[in-house]
Amino acid sequence: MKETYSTEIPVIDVFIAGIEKQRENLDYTMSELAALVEANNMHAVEDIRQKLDRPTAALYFGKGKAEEFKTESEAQGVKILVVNDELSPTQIRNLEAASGMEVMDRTGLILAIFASRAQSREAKLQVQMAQLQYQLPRLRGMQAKLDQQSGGAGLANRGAGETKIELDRRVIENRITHIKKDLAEMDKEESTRRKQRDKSGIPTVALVGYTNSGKSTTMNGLLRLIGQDEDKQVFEKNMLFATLDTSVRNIQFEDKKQILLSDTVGFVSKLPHQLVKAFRTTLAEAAQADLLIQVIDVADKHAEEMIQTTEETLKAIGVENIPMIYAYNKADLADIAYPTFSDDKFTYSARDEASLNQLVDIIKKNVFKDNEIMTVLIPFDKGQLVDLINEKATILETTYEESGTKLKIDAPKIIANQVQEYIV
Ligand SMILES: Nc1nc2c(ncn2[C@@H]2O[C@H](COP(=O)(O)OP(=O)(O)OP(=O)(O)O)[C@@H](O)[C@H]2O)c(=O)[nH]1
Ligand SMILES: [Mg+2]
Repeated sequence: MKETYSTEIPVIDVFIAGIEKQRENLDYTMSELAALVEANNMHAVEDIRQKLDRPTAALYFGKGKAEEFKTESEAQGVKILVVNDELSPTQIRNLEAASGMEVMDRTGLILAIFASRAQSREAKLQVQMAQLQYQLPRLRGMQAKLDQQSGGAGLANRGAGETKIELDRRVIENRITHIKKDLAEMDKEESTRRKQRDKSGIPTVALVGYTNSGKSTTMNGLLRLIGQDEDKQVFEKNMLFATLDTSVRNIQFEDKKQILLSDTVGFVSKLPHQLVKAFRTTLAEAAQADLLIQVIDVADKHAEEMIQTTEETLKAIGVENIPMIYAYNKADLADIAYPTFSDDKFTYSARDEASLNQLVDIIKKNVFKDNEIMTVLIPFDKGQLVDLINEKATILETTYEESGTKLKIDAPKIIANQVQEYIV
């Protein structure tokens, strides 16, 4: 599925700002922030940074910096400040007062992008849940802002405001409970489907990696290669978080071997914990895989940091100890030779057929490496074994003999073990 619509929403100018903390690569996270801002139909006209050991409790930035925001905002007529971190409700409130700007933090921004991208019912509910959980501790701040806007009802109305906050809190909590129930329902259906897939014994391969690295394009390329219908294609587009749902597709190669290939949501650094939690089941798809293909945009100058971000995120969602291939994509944009493969590093372009053919080989060598080719003679009264072989192995030849069915098979180890005594 290629992009089917274009959005013509006016672009809003903003400032982006961050502090130089220890152990954080600020150049990388600020360039991410600039891209996130673009993804939300905004444009960063200025990138303002401050050296600080740690954020201040009151303002996040130092006092002088907040004044600088105010001066710059007035001079340039820019009204929104996007900060490279999740801020506390107090910090947001104080920073807004000190800078005279509307403050959006990194979490709020990522949530807004996810909300605008969500298409399926599940993704919509997951994003809503994350947004409500983000709002819950921030109700007081929002109320204060409303009071201000309505002409400073101020202290006199404090009591009414408090009651309103309590009411809102209850509404939000109720909504969260409802969404949780709906999502749990969907979870059950999904895990039933997953169990069925497990039972089928077909190996699963998951495409994982940084957002916009080319996971969906790789999936579509492989589907095209095996001649799958156009309607099996997934959505690919040059934008952050194009994919918010997990799609699983059955891929049957020419030799009849099959895999299940999944494409899922991409990562970015400091992915909000509310989102990680809400998208737990979507992300968990990778945890069940027999092989991970980490797709990397090799043409991006931050490729190394993106790999690190991906590994940290995988760890955070409990995906560990699964064999992984590092798939350096978009080599066509990076002026390096492709396709090439050595150790666990594959350099390729998802738009290149030779690359995709080689990727198929790599996948097959990995997931079917324990397979054995054998010829067995199954007695007629062991029909259930033939069924098992049919289901979980590839039959290369069939002949019927007097004493039973003779099969040449390409079988995974567990099946090979079960038919050991019938080898001829
Ligand atoms: N030139 C070039 N462009 C590519 C290649 N692979 C993907 N792209 C482009 O990169 C953009 C992002 O591709 P997607 O496949 O949507 O990326 P994704 O990893 O699925 O991204 P999310 O779903 O947002 O996480 C699209 O515009 C693709 O056409 C490639 O090998 N070469
Ligand atoms: Mg995608």
